[in-house]
Amino acid sequence: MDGCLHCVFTWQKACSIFHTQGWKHLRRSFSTEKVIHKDHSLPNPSWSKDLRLLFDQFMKKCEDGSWKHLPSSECKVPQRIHSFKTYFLDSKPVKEDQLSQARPFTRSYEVGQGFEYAMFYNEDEKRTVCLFQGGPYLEGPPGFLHGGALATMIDTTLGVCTISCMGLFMTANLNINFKSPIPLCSVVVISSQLDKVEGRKVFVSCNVRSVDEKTLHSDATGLFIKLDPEKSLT
Ligand SMILES: CCCCCCCCCC(=O)SCCNC(=O)CCNC(=O)[C@H](O)C(C)(C)COP(=O)(O)OP(=O)(O)OC[C@H]1O[C@@H](n2cnc3c(N)ncnc32)[C@H](O)[C@@H]1OP(=O)(O)O
Repeated sequence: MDGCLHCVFTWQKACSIFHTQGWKHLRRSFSTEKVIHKDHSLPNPSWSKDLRLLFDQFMKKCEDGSWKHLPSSECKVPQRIHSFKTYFLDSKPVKEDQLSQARPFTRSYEVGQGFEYAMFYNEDEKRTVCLFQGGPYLEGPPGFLHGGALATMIDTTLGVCTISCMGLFMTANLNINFKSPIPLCSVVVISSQLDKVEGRKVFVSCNVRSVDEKTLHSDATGLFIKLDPEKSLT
């Protein structure tokens, strides 16, 4: 399990470093002994009572080891740098001044204004649950969450759901049914599962429900493809 999670966080961290500081810095960063990151997936003052309650319930489920809370960053030293080298080496350079402002999309807003969420993973059941509160900067229709913001969280949750398959993945297909709008600043539960693995293809699905589970806001399927070391991404 630790190895799987390790891979996911390594991927996330490597993407962030690569996009903000380039390949040379990525190589340097991963050769250093220890990196400390803030964990954005822990309760903060912007979290509603619903989000805190659900978070506490899932933390309780973690006590017997069946579920694991996924921190927003990883502090361990990655061992799999050779994989990223394979994928990133041929990437086209992007201007430094543009990259200096880059950051992971879902963690790019001020606390409480954008994506507030925590994720939990059940390895035996190959399930990932995301507790998500969409803040005021994510408005679509007046008073409701933007569909693209929900798509982002669905993509992220389904992406995390692929972690039981070792390797580096990218979303190839995302199919979302929007069934009921989500009131802005409310909390929803995104429940995802790994359905099938066929070679490099991982099929995942999820539903998005209100906290009381009475409202089905959305359901979705996703296809993630394991990256081929023989192919450049650019
Ligand atoms: C905490 C960390 C987790 C964070 C989660 C983050 C979630 C966010 C993830 C993203 O947003 S990723 C960014 C959005 N995605 C992309 O930009 C991907 C762009 N697409 C690509 O780079 C390539 O198309 C891709 C790497 C996905 C696949 O290219 P490949 O050349 O490696 O695959 P190939 O074309 O050989 O196809 C492999 C298989 O997949 C199938 N396939 C590929 N794309 C497909 C597609 N779109 N729909 C259906 N099938 C598809 C293809 O038919 C084939 O099936 P078979 O093996 O059965 O022949």
